[in-house]
Amino acid sequence: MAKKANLNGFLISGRTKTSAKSRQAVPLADGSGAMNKEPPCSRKDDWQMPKLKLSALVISAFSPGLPLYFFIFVYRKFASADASALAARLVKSNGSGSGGSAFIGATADVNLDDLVAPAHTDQVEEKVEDGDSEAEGEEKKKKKAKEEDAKGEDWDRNFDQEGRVLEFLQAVLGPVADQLQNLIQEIQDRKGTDELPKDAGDAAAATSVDGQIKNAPPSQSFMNLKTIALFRSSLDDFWKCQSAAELKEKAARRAVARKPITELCQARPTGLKEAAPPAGKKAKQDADTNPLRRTFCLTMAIPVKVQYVARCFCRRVSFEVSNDPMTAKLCDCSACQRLHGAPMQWAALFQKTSVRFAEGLQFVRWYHTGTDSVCTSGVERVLPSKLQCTHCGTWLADEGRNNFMTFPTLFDFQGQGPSRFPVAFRPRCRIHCATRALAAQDHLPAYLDDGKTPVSLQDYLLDIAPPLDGRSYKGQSGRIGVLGGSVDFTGAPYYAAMAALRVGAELLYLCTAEEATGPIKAYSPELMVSEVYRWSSISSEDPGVVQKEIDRMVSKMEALLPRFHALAIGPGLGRDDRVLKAVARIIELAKARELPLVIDADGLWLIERLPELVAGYSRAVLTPNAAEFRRLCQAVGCEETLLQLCEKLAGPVVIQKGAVDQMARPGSEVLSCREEGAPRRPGGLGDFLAGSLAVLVGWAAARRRDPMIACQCACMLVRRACKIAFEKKKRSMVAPDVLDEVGLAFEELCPSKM
Ligand SMILES: NC(=O)C1=CN([C@@H]2O[C@H](COP(=O)(O)OP(=O)(O)OC[C@H]3O[C@@H](n4cnc5c(N)ncnc54)[C@H](OP(=O)(O)O)[C@@H]3O)[C@@H](O)[C@H]2O)[C@@H](O)CC1
Ligand SMILES: Nc1ncnc2c1ncn2[C@@H]1O[C@H](COP(=O)(O)OP(=O)(O)OP(=O)(O)O)[C@@H](O)[C@H]1O
Repeated sequence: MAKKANLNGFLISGRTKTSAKSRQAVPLADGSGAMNKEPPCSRKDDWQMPKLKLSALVISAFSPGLPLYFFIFVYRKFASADASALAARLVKSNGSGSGGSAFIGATADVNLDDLVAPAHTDQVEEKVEDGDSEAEGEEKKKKKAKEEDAKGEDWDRNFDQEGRVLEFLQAVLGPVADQLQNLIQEIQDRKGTDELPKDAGDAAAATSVDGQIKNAPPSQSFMNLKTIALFRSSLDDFWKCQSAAELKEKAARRAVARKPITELCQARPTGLKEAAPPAGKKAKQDADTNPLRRTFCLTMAIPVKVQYVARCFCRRVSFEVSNDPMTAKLCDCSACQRLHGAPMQWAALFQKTSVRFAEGLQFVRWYHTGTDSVCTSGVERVLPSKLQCTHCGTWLADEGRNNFMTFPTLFDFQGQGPSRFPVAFRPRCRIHCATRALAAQDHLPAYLDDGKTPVSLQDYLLDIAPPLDGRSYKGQSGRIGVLGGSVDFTGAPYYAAMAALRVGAELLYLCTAEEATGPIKAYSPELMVSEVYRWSSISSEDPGVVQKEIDRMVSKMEALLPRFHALAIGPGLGRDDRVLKAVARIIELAKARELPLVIDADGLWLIERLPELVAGYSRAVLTPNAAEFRRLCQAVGCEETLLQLCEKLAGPVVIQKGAVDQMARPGSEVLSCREEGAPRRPGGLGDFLAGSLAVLVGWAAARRRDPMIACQCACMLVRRACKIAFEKKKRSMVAPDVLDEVGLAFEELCPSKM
């Protein structure tokens, strides 16, 4: 079979051989010609994108949605990466807004090879009938290939004569050429530093509303659906043109009428499908002039598989969604209480790309609380708006610029009771709790505002801890690295690692000296213990051997880093200069990956010598005890106060451990943990803190939450475990007794049952 990719109605088929002419560049409107570079590598050596085929491809990509265009574009930039990596990278660099999901949607079913190297030769091969001799077959192949080439050249020529493609590209790309370039630049800048979303936590963060808004790069405003809608309408215009002259005229008119892109975007709602036009002649006329018709014919051409259907009470209005909500919340704000006549609002959040109105759009009205304005025309509505059925009064949704927040109770789920709601629709937290109408009887994390200020540490923990809903796979809830242990110390890394596992890590990579692996493995089969260097080699008299072992250690850790959600460095590491030299390089590599780091014990010994290693790095947490704190302050040359040390380090959170644990970062106030703890001080409690912290800051990073509060939680957790252990063991309490209580302490703070 010939490989063809039917992208939403526009059939693309290409060839592997092209004329020199057709290998020329397709200029961007700004003349940069950025698309013209040869792909750095490709499946076939002679792969070339014919100029006009490329244009067609670009236009086709525009037709279903801009992100596909980027797919092609980015593919050509990073052709060595695989499609899913590109998708993930683009989603990330794109702030994962609607453009991101559209991109994923658009790329999910598209085979790269179909797009860039459809093989007419394959087609020819299939036509060779059984019984043909080899020579005859060859002859047929050549003939067919010649015909195909001729057809393709005609096709190219036709397009050339019309000049429509390039005209169109210039007309359409002109207004946004700068944004395109910026985005490409952004993607390039991030190359090598961005990673795939690592787990459910990451994915959740990528799709959380807070995450989106907070982390969206400026270019996201360009990548949103409204922009795509704008392109689509341009495209419709283009296809209607009968001649190049007409197209030119249209392009000129468009240029005159051109408004800033943001203004245009605001005027154009998207993601909604037009209502079926009413029957009858008059109705047809109405439909043609009806702004609703114009507004809502902006269907995204990404194939939508209807997953759930929601309806208003009278069933006049219905809409479909194509995937699970990104999150669901209970809102206790007084506006929701009043509008809904209920103690709270239960809302599920979707991206607009996954919502389609199926029926009754003519019954929808929009209410904008800010301006107290109502309208029944989608064109005039102000976003964000609340949607209501004009007939029965059911509140349907809150429509934002990118998101569509609707109510799980509008969906037709089968069954009875709470279990009829799919897990993804169940509320994950309560927001605006200060105005709660009813006392909470659930275990949902509560926020004072829209999700930034937890009511308590318990609420924060409940929020960042991955839900135990059975939907994740091994390792998604935490893959933690511990770099420590040495010939002298095998207990400390074991404690840090076990604490991490008890708190919630699922896979634990303990990276240590070969000589320490045996004992540590014997302590526990739960740990994945890897040797990353040999003490016998790194302590050699021969500088060549030492350097080689340092390099080996760095490269072994470099290979492991992508697996980690967080890395704790230091427990039992020892203070050998050669080992620390390697660790310094490992810290640099971890920073380049933006990996959350917890630096404790001998890791701090290294930082005391090279404070610049963590200076400015806000994803590091340093956990000095009294002695280490003193040394750190001396190292950076500041008075022994927490805030001064933080200012000097200009990035990391510092936890000053002691009778009261205190934590701060540059510019913050000092938070403290006064939980009682235990009067016994056996060695190893700091290691527990380091391991627990690694998990919590990893979770916090995944949910884009404040790591300072994660630090507060970790201190509280360890001290509470100490207290419980001491109550049981009194003076005989030793570190493993505390380890046994970490689970109970965590459960008190963050119940596993939702
Ligand atoms: N089971 C194992 O394998 C364990 C191994 N461990 C590992 O041992 C390695 C070395 O770590 P470390 O803490 O002993 O070294 P360091 O901080 O230089 O202490 C040296 C001197 O500083 C003082 N001092 C210490 N703490 C203080 C405080 N809070 N408040 C005030 N002063 C304090 C005290 O001196 P003193 O005042 O008693 O004269 C102390 O003698 C490291 O790799 C670690 O991970 C531990 O994790 C334990 C479990
Ligand atoms: N006086 C105290 N009262 C209660 N808890 C304390 C006290 N001092 C320290 N802790 C707690 O003990 C834990 C370890 O702190 P510590 O100062 O012993 O660290 P460390 O010296 O690095 O430990 P390690 O023995 O693992 O090296 C922290 O969680 C801290 O909150």
